[in-house]
Amino acid sequence: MKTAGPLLQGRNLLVKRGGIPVLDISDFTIMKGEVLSLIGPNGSGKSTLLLTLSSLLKLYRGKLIFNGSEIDSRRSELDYRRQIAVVFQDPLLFDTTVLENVASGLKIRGMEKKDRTRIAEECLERLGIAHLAKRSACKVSGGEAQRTSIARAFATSPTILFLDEPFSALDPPTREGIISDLSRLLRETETTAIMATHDQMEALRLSDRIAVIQQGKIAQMGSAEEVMNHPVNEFVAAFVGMDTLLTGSVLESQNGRIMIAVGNQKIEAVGNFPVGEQVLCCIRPENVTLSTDSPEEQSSARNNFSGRITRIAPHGLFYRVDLDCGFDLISYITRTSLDSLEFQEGQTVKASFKATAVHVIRKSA
Ligand SMILES: Nc1ncnc2c1ncn2[C@@H]1O[C@H](COP(=O)(O)OP(=O)(O)OP(=O)(O)O)[C@@H](O)[C@H]1O
Repeated sequence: MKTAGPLLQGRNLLVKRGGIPVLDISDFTIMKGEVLSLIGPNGSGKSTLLLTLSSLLKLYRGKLIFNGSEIDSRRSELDYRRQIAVVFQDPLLFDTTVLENVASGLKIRGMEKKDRTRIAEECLERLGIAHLAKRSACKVSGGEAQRTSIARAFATSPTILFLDEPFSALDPPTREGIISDLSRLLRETETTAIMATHDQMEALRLSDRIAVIQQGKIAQMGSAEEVMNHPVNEFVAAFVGMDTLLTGSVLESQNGRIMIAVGNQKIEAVGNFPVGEQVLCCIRPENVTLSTDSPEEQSSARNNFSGRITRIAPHGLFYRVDLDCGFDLISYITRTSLDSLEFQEGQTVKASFKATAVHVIRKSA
């Protein structure tokens, strides 16, 4: 991530849609060269924030500061819009050739035909669609149309690229190819980008930082590692896949190690919380290991429990195994592991996880 200073800042932003406040953000900053993803549930305000930052939605209150200057007049807004590009889920292509679509932004900016054709051809090449240059944009596939849309955005060398759910309508292999090319292009051109997405994997692949949006506010903004492994509250923890969330009370606290009472069980974790503090233990399912063997003999993890399997269900490429260990614990295992361990619902197994795998949040947070 480049840290060449703030590029776009939002202060005290309030946006209403249909007369109702849907966005309320006191402070937002993206640095030059940074790639930021906005994630959050449906209706949380990701698109609204993206449209607001790209000045396509009016502010009810607050201000946007671009490169140190406030966008506070029609002139500064137009100047800002000339420096940004927006890619939507629906590519919205003109009924002309792919090449002319990619060159269209440069034409609007008054660039001569020879120059804009050269730049558009370069962009088509970089997006792997040079062979489509003369094809009608109405006769390309969804993936090719989105590549055209991204090439059109890059052709104008935007200072900030905004992407609103750019891959949602694409099948997984097509999406994978475009994400890979976009990621490379963003790094090569050092373009600052903000992307709204439903897909946390997309966010992890492309971003320097991730902002989690909750009911029109930024619940947390940080590196992928911070957000995924150190969520600030229960909402973020649940949203980023900390499937096990356990309320407990700190029993012992010494030298950065804590023992937490959860029901009749004790969980060891890392942290500095006073004895008696009510906390939430968050555990990612992929950090819970299951076995049929005695964990005392086999596992170096500090937390070892016997648990009865209450449910086994497919979960993407994995199987989700729900356990009753005196508290509810969730683990993901592969099909191969499930087959070789021959787990069945109702069976008692051993579950292990490290003290460092338990993220602890103050309950009131
Ligand atoms: N054109 C509109 N008129 C009125 N309200 C709107 C409009 N568009 C969105 N909203 C409301 O604004 C809030 C935020 O919506 P927004 O589309 O920004 O959320 P989102 O996180 O992008 O959702 P999704 O993931 O479903 O696209 C929601 O309450 C939504 O109902």
